[in-house]
Amino acid sequence: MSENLMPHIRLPKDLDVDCALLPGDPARADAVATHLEDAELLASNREFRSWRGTYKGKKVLVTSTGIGAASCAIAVEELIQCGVRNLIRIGSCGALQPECALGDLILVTGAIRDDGTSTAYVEAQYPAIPDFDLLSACRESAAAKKIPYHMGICRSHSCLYGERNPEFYSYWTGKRAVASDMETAALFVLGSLRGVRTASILNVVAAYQSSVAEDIGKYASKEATSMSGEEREILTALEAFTRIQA
Ligand SMILES: O=P(O)(O)O[C@H]1O[C@H](CO)[C@@H](O)[C@H]1O
Ligand SMILES: O=c1cc[nH]c(=O)[nH]1
Repeated sequence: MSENLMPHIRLPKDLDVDCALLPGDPARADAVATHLEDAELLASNREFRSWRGTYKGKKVLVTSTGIGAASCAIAVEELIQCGVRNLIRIGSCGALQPECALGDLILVTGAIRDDGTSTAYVEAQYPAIPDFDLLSACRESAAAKKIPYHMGICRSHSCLYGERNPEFYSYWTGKRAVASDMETAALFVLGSLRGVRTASILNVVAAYQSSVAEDIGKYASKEATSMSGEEREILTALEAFTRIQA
């Protein structure tokens, strides 16, 4: 039996779902499941927790990817082997511009590859970009729901507690990046390399020039504004899947 399951996500190759939401946090996968009909917990191994269910008649999967690009890439590679072809990250991020308020969504148009994983796949010149149609579907969904969103560049890094982070943040603010996360760049690069559609929606949980660790702590304590951003990104991504051609 176990030979038929992926080694990390513990899902079978004949999964029969082509759309997946990718939160970092396993608890966020559980939150997605509350929006699905016939939600079925398929697997929970390490940081990878997966539910399958139906949203407005569309079969969807949610798999948490953990923290960082390395574990995200493992999940994405294995999901692709299971037949998934449309992947939307529903993540959290820090704001790099003052107009990006807590609970607003960032629809990522491209990512700065400051992670280690994506460069292990391909040279840094290779762009980290989402699929145009999937990103457009996310934008239409957010607009239809009147959800506050910003479109722009995200910087994906691999070191949340680095001493030089304030310096890096202000550098990328000066280059007009709007958000900071850890997984989007690797997701986008893998999408292009493997020929699958990817997009990334980020919920602002750390305010511009705030103490990032303190604000992430408030989100972990279920602070209301961050939780409403989480709900917004879940609904935006689910609605986007109902708008795309399979
Ligand atoms: O909330 P998730 O989706 O995990 O995303 C962000 O939160 C984690 C850091 O707190 C990193 O994974 C970062 O990218
Ligand atoms: O600034 C932030 C906030 C959340 N997650 C990140 O990766 N960076």
